[in-house]
Amino acid sequence: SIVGLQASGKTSFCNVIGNGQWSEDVVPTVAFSYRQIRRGNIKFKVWDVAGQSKYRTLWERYCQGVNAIVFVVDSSARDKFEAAQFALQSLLSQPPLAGVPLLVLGNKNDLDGHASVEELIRALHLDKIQDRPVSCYSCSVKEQDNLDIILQWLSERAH
Ligand SMILES: Nc1nc2c(ncn2[C@@H]2O[C@H](COP(=O)(O)OP(=O)(O)OP(=O)(O)O)[C@@H](O)[C@H]2O)c(=O)[nH]1
Ligand SMILES: [Mg+2]
Repeated sequence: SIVGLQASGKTSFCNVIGNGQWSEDVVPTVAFSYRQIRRGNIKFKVWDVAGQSKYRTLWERYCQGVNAIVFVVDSSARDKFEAAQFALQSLLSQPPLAGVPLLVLGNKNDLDGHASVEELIRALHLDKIQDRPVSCYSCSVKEQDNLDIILQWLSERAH
């Protein structure tokens, strides 16, 4: 399941890993969209959930029973880190999601002044998470930077 604040790049990520297609004009997701993405011999079943606050209650529902929660952050938008941290914290505090592995993507690293992985770990309090495996990568969906290692991480959790 892929969650994160609005406009962090969740749908773009699904588009690019799904069919390699980058587009500047993606419309904000309404509620969620379900996709099956095939990469080599691995089939990912992906819930791309909307980030706008009116849809936040859906995050918990679509994160239940998944192999991994992917939380996407716009690493160039420092003014939104606090809101992202709060939203992530509330999501992870839901008992049904205990133990589900978390992958945090600091997206948009093609933009000037984006936050490093170290800064994201601090801003999102990732070092305080003890009850599940956590990884954090910097990436650019636009430039397809670091997507291979992310897909590798995801395929290791697929079964
Ligand atoms: N520069 C840059 N822009 C990006 C990148 N990824 C996504 N964007 C842009 O960010 C905007 C939002 O992208 P979406 O994929 O719609 O974001 P979302 O997280 O799905 O948004 P919601 O569906 O509303 O939750 C779009 O204008 C994208 O073109 C990136 O890696 N770099
Ligand atoms: Mg979207």
